[in-house]
Amino acid sequence: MLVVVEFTSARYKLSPIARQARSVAAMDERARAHASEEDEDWTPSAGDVAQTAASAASPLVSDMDFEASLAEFQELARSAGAQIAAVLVQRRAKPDAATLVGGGKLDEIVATVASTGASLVLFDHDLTPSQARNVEARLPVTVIDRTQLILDIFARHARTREGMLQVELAQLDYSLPRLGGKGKTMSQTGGGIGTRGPGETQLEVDKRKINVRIDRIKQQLEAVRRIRRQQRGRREAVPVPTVALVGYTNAGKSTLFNSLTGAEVLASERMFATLDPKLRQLTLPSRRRILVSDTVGFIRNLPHGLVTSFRATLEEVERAELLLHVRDAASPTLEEQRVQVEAVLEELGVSRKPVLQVLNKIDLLPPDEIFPPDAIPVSGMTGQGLDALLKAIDAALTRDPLMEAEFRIPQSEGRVIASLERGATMLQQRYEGNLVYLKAVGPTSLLERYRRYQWKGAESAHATESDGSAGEI
Ligand SMILES: Nc1nc2c(ncn2[C@@H]2O[C@H](COP(=O)(O)OP(=O)(O)OP(=O)(O)O)[C@@H](O)[C@H]2O)c(=O)[nH]1
Ligand SMILES: [Mg+2]
Repeated sequence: MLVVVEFTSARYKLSPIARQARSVAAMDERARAHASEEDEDWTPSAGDVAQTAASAASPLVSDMDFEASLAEFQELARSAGAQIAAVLVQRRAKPDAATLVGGGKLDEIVATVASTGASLVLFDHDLTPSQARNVEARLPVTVIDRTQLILDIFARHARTREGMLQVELAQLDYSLPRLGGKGKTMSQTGGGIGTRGPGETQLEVDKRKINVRIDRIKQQLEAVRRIRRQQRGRREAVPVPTVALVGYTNAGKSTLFNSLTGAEVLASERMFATLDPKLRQLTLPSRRRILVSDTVGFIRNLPHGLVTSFRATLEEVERAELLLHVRDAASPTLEEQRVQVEAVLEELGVSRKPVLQVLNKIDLLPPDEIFPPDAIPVSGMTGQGLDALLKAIDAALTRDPLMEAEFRIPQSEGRVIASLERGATMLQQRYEGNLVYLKAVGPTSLLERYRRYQWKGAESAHATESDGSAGEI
């Protein structure tokens, strides 16, 4: 499938690193001349704007409904600020080894770029380094594949230092084997066997520079992570369970996070709005406190390197006691998205964690819609269903499950009473002489701490109430 995307330069700029990688990777003599004429770093200029995208119908895409897949890719392109000038589609049993799309289709791309004045060609598929070189050789404009587009979106959305370093690392990793296509051509013009052409020399210099940069980034990342581990160590001294929101990009995780925690995290119709983990404290109906974390969204064919480089960001997911899989109930690709998210969770090694299925955006559905019994329907936008969601979180936290207990505590033990009032929900509370009678629901760890004041377990609560023996100890 192929999309020709037109960009207005005012809104679309490749991130600096993508530009740098490109200017190193893809410049032959012609391109260098072209670039220096107009704009040093190949940023599309006003009249000279566009981009294209393509993908052969390979097994990678065939498992998603074709229309939905195409629509999603266009959404991604728009998230990067692109305007789509044309969409070209190719279906093939097998990708062409040299150019991904067939020769006829490539001619068509060349003609479309010429007729639309597009300045970029975007492929909804990854190009091997040699495919990228071959396709670029035929086109006067920049060619970007699916991974590069996603990396570019990531680059513009990263906010923390760690996020930025991670994206840059992923971009450099991806661009390294893609360097030097044109350099190879140049070295051939440079002469016979054993001679080193000017292009190749430049290429070696470029590769060395990038390798040096990669090492620097890795060191910096390590330093950032060390600090974060220390902070976490401090946090874990007081064990508060973490609940992580996971899900497909645009499912509404940040919106839900905001309405659950009263935070102001950026929620946006742009894909991959959230890249850096956000943590907020939340008190559940049981008074139990938890940390909720909002995370980066997943997407079909998330570039493999990205998953690994975002491992650290996704550490919150790994550490979480419970996952909330937030799903866009109004999406036509609801089921496909679930499969993709579960695949990423598998890759992160967290597929065994307890998960609550949260069907979000129910405000967009008819009111009589029927949901599967294990799903929790909510709307992060309107707040519908949030109470039920909080209760479900309470019930699902198994490390320190909720229990019910009755207490008789001397009034002089004000500290114990206060601690129970803070950490548990009071069902009943009354004075009995110099004792305080409490019936409470709360985390086992808290209620068991005051076991010596417990009177009878929750199981017998009904029996004791009906046989009127509440006054006995
Ligand atoms: N109608 C409706 N729209 C919602 C709801 N929740 C989120 N949205 C919209 O869906 C879009 C995506 O919301 P986000 O909260 O940014 O989604 P996200 O899952 O955090 O996305 P990424 O961070 O990009 O992975 C925004 O335009 C929201 O306004 C909802 O309950 N109902
Ligand atoms: Mg988000």
